[in-house]
Formats: sequence, structure tokens, C-alpha cells
Amino acid sequence: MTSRRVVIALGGNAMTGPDGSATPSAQRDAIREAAGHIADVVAAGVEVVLTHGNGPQVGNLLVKNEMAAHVVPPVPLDWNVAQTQATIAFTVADELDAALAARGLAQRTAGLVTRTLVDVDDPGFREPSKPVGRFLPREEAERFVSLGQIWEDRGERGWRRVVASPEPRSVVDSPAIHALAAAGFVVVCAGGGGIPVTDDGRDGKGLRGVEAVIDKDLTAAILAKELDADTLVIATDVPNVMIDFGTPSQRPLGRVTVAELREHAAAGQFARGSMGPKVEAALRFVEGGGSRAVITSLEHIADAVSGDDAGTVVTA
Ligand SMILES: Nc1ncnc2c1ncn2[C@@H]1O[C@H](COP(=O)(O)OP(=O)(O)O)[C@@H](O)[C@H]1O
Ligand SMILES: NC(=O)OP(=O)(O)O
Repeated sequence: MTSRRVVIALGGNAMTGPDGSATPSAQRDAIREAAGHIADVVAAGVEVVLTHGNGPQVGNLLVKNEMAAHVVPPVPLDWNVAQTQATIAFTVADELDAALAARGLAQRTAGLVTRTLVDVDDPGFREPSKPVGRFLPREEAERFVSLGQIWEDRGERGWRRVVASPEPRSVVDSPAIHALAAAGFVVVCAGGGGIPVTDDGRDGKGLRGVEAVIDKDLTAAILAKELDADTLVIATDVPNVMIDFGTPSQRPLGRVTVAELREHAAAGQFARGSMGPKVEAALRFVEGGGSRAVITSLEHIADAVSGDDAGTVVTA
């Protein structure tokens, strides 16, 4: 099977190196590796629209802002999201253009600063849930909690700061993404779930950025639907979604229907803040009329696009 248009969502694991370090060189190396796999998909004749996470990067920018607040004016979180889109998109463009050229392809990459519409009264503003930035040991995290920040125990790797994360409603810049893809560009867009904007409370004066970080997998599901993609690929660091993850009875899910996967989700199989949103995004895309969604690791994405034998494949 060959797909006409595919949306690929790159997870943080694919962009920051094996230990989660977000140094420029670790990011560059990880993106170079990802670019090779994405170029293989393009080389198979598929139109690719690429989106990506920004959790580590936006959390780090937030810290820089706060630390330098007495020296230069701090900027709001939505500005930080925009800045991560720019940095990641240009890095992906460099690496992907090189990988495309190495495969003899004339196609080029275009990055687009992208806004995502959210509701101003979304409960996600009142109950922060999106993990960003670095992991810290509990004692260090508690120091920041005492300063008013919200941190959460993320298990083995330590504690992580969480910020507001409203539900994405629509991707404001979808028409521009569609135009660039139709013109033959591999488009990098809606990074970090998109810059959250609302159209409420401005008396018809247009959109306004709001301080939050949207889940990129949930935005990817909307983007794939709005672009009429036939497949949504969510690329992370595990080849399959697992049932009973991390226990002796763990087993990989291969092909699965939305009804089966909804049952597993309702039974609490998928962790909030990691596999949970990926599964939810896959379900929403297929339930919304998309033909299939695949959750798999980077090295399997070309196989996941060309057939049904790689990764966890969700169909109606
Ligand atoms: N049921 C599950 N099946 C597979 N992986 C799971 C499951 N539950 C939690 N995970 C964890 O989810 C991780 C992927 O989520 P996350 O780290 O947020 O990905 P990314 O940064 O690539 O978007 C895996 O590395 C794995 O540790
Ligand atoms: N914005 C977002 O979902 O980023 P991560 O995928 O890096 O968590």
C-alpha cells in the first residue's frame, strides 16, 4: 500500500538524543538520524508533512527567561513555543535537505511558524499537565515547587515541571501547510503542538497568543485530518505500543481496531504524558475518518507507511 499524503509526528526522543539531553550537538545528531528515515519515506513517493515535539526545548527556554528576567524583559510562554518552532524547523530543514539530496531528490524542506486555536476557558489552563524541560531529583524539584512552580513525579527519570496544556481545536495555518505540501515541499509545521492562540475576548480584533504548551500528538491528529492525510505516523522510541507495559506479561500490539484500543485505554494501559496522548491521537484520527494511524519507532517509519506489518497499526 502506498499513501498519498502522510503526517509524521516526531517525538522528543527522536530529537534530543538517547539520554534526553538537549544540547545543540545532541539535537543535531538526533535530527540527522531522524532525517534519514524521513527521507526514505519521501523517496518512496509519499508526500510528507512533518510535525514535532518541543518539551525539552521549551522547558529550557522558560528557565533561561526566568533566570534572565532581571537583565532583559522576559517573554511569555507562547513566544517560547514560537522560538522552539523556528530553531527546530531550521535544524530539520538543514538535515532533511541534505538527506533528500543524498537520495537524489530535488525536493526541499520548508518550515512554517504555525498557530493552533484553543479555547480560552479550556480546563487545561487551570490544571497544568504538560511535562517540559529537564528532569530533576525530587529534592531539587521541591525547591522550585516552594517558589510556586508545579512539578510532577515522572518515575525513574525523576521529577519534571508541568505547564498548562489546552486541547488543540484547529490548526490556524493549515491552508498554508496544504499549499506548501501541494507545491512539493516537505513541510515542518505545528511544532510543539503549535503556538496556542485564542480568538476570544478580543472583540473581533483577531487572534492572541496564550501561555501554554499543546500536546503535539493531539495536534498531529487534527493536522492529519485537516490535510486529508491517509496515514498519521507517530514516531517515538518504542517499536510498538505495549499492553501491560513494564510488567512480565507485557506484549506488543500489532494491528488493532479503534474499538479494541479504546478498551485498552479505558483499562488504564497507557501512561498519561507519554503513551497516553499518542494512543488518544491515533484513536481520534481514525475515529474522525482517517484510514489508519501507526505508532512506532523512527527506524520503522518507512515500513509503517508502506505496509501494515510495522508498529501498532490502528484502523477502524
Ligand atoms: N503501554 C506502553 N507501551 C509502550 N511504551 C509505553 C507505554 N506506556 C508508557 N510508555 C513509555 O512511553 C514512552 C514514549 O513516550 P514519550 O517518552 O513521551 O515519547 P516521545 O518523547 O518520543 O514523544 C516509551 O519510551 C515508554 O517508556
Ligand atoms: N509539545 C509536545 O508535545 O512536546 P513533546 O512531544 O516533546 O512532549
